Parts: sequence; structure tokens; C-alpha cells
Amino acid sequence: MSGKLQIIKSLGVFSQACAKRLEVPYCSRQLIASRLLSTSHIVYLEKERAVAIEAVERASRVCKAVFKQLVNEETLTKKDKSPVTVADFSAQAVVNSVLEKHFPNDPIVGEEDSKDLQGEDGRVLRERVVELVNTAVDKPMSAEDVLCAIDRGQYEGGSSGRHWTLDPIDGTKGFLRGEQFAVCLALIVDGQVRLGVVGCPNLPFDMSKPEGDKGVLAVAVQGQGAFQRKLNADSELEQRIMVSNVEDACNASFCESVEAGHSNHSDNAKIAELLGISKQSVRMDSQCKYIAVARGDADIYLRLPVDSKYVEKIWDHAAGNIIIHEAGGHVTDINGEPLDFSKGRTLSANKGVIAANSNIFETVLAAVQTTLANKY
Ligand SMILES: Nc1ncnc2c1ncn2[C@@H]1O[C@H](COP(=O)(O)O)[C@@H](OP(=O)(O)O)[C@H]1O
Ligand SMILES: [Mg+2]
Repeated sequence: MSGKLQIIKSLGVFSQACAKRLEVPYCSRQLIASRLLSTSHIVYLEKERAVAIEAVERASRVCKAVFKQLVNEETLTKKDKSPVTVADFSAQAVVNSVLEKHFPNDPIVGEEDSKDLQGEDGRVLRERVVELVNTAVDKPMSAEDVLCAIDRGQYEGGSSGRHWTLDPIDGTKGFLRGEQFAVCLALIVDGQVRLGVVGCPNLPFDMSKPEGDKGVLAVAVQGQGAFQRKLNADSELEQRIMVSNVEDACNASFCESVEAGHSNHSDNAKIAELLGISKQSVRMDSQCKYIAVARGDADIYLRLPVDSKYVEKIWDHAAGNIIIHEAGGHVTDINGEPLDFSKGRTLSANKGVIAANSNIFETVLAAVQTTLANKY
């Protein structure tokens, strides 16, 4: 069989999904195949994309169930951090076991480890986690299976080969406040982020209807654009998302962390003033901020350091980073350097994060550098 024919045959199972994403009606396999052959990168990472979506959807379901309980039940006070802990460990176990099933040789850089679930001290927490995990997986998992799955996240990362990075619940403070949080998964190949999936169970699907449907899944593969679909919905229909086209920074809106301990609110305010921005900042937890910029709900995301010591973690940025790029935006650190995901578990070569649409990015970066001049 010729190479070309082989590619066309292997495309068969993907053509309907690709048609959806390309926003063309589902047409003949041959037509889709010829489109894909002319832009051969489009089939790149198709299986990884589908598996990552499945993993994030399953984990998001687990988190959403705990989140609902937390918001509704009077018995759980928001000062009690255990619900988010249970959901966090469970989500990591669920994602890692889905990845193990399909890509058993891929290492994972995950935020959590199983230390707090070990031994007699960890028994109560462990039992709750095992019960929750078993609501979300196809094959029953023992306590040992669950701990092993969590600890598959201990990879050190680096610049060669491929690995995944996972934040099972990003925005734990938002989760506890009943606000925004996200399940974030990305695939890194030779130090470059190639695929990102972010599940945002509490984010309105359409920001112009804040009381409407909640639950967004955003996904991007390098070179293929960024898309959103309804999280855990029957329909797999995807919409392409794009950053805003605001051209004058003074008309921009910016978003930042709710937590002043994660991003310097007063420096952000000085930059906004310098840019002539009069709109109030949108404060939001987690990588939902990247999604807000990627779909044009906001124009700028500023994450300025609060001190010189904190080093950002790759799982807090990898998925959001590729989604912004694929939506037509730009992401760098405060020095204008791209985020470097090849350094292991942290972004040790970077300081802070700036994301914006491409029209205003250079203006925003200049304002950041003027404001922070030699501070870090
Ligand atoms: N001093 C600090 N500066 C920047 N980020 C910090 C920080 N301390 C903690 N974080 C990170 O900020 C993340 C939340 O970001 P945000 O404020 O945008 O919601 C946390 O993720 P987790 O919630 O997964 O622990 C944590 O990794
Ligand atoms: Mg995080």
C-alpha cells in the first residue's frame, strides 16, 4: 500500500470529528482526507487529543460532584479544606489511570503525590478518595491501584521525549469559595507544549449569559486552532475560539488572580493606569483566566510576581499557554521571554506571565517593563 493510501485509510475513523472541528459539514471521507493531506499536521495527536478530553471530562465530573456538595451542604464549612483535597487526589488518580490505559509509557508531571494518603494517618482520606475514584473509572480500582495511579505523576519533566503535565484542580481557593477552578492537562514533547485541555466546570459557556449553562472544555493542538465545547455534554460539537481584536490597549479589560498572594494586584493596577484602562479588572481563579482571554471575554491576563522567590509550576500554565497561542494570542513572562516548559517541573527560566491578544501585546509588555523596571 502506498504511503498516501495508508494515510487516507488511517484517517477513516477521524474524519467525522475532524469535519466538526473544521466547521465543514460532514462530507465524504475522501474530501476530508484530501484536506488533511494538504495540511497533514491536522491529524497530528488525534488520539492524544481524544484521550486527554476523556480524562479531563471524567476528572471534571468527580470535581463537580464534590463542588456541588460543598456549595450546597451546610455541614461542610468552606474553612474545611478536606473536600478539595479529596477531589484533588481523586482527579489526579482518574486522569493518570486514563492516560496509563492508552499511553502506558508516557510519564506524567502531576501536582499531587500520595504521601498524605499512606498508612493509618491517611486511612480516612484514602477511603474517601478510593470511593470517589471508583465512581469515575470503568474498571474497579483498589486502594493500592489508586495510590499507584496518583504517584505516576512524580516524573521530573525536562527537555527530551514526551510527557504529560496535570493540575487536577487548579484554583483550589476558588473551588473552596464556590467560584472558578479547572482541571488542566497538557502534553509536552521535547520541551514544547503540543496539546492542552482545560475543563472549567463552573465557567459560563457564554459569558454574555452568566446565568446560562456552565461547564466549558477548551482544547488546542499545536497548529490546529483552539476550540471550546460544553463540558460533559451529549454533543461533542466544538466551536472555534479566538482572542479579541481590541486594537487600543485603553479599551482593553484585564483579568488577574483573585488571590493577591498569587499575583501582584497593586502592580497590575499601575500597569492598567499606564495603559489608560478604565475598566475594572476581572478577578478569577485558575487557568479559567487563560480561557477568558482565549475566547475574547477579556483582553489581557497579568500575573505579576509577588516576590522574587516564587517559581511558577508547569502544570499551572502549560495547557492555558497553548490554548492562548492557538486562539491567536501571545504569552510571555515579564521579560518578554516565551514560557520555557523544558526545565523540569517548574518554569525556572521565567518570571511572571503576561497574555494578551497580538494587537496590544507589545504595548502591554512595554507597560509591564516600565512599571517593574529592575524589580525582579
Ligand atoms: N506566590 C505565588 N505566586 C504565584 N502563584 C502561586 C503562588 N502560590 C501558589 N501559587 C499557585 O497559584 C495557583 C492558583 O492560581 P490562581 O491564583 O490563578 O488561581 C495555585 O494552584 P493550585 O490552586 O492548583 O494550588 C498555585 O500553584
Ligand atoms: Mg494550580
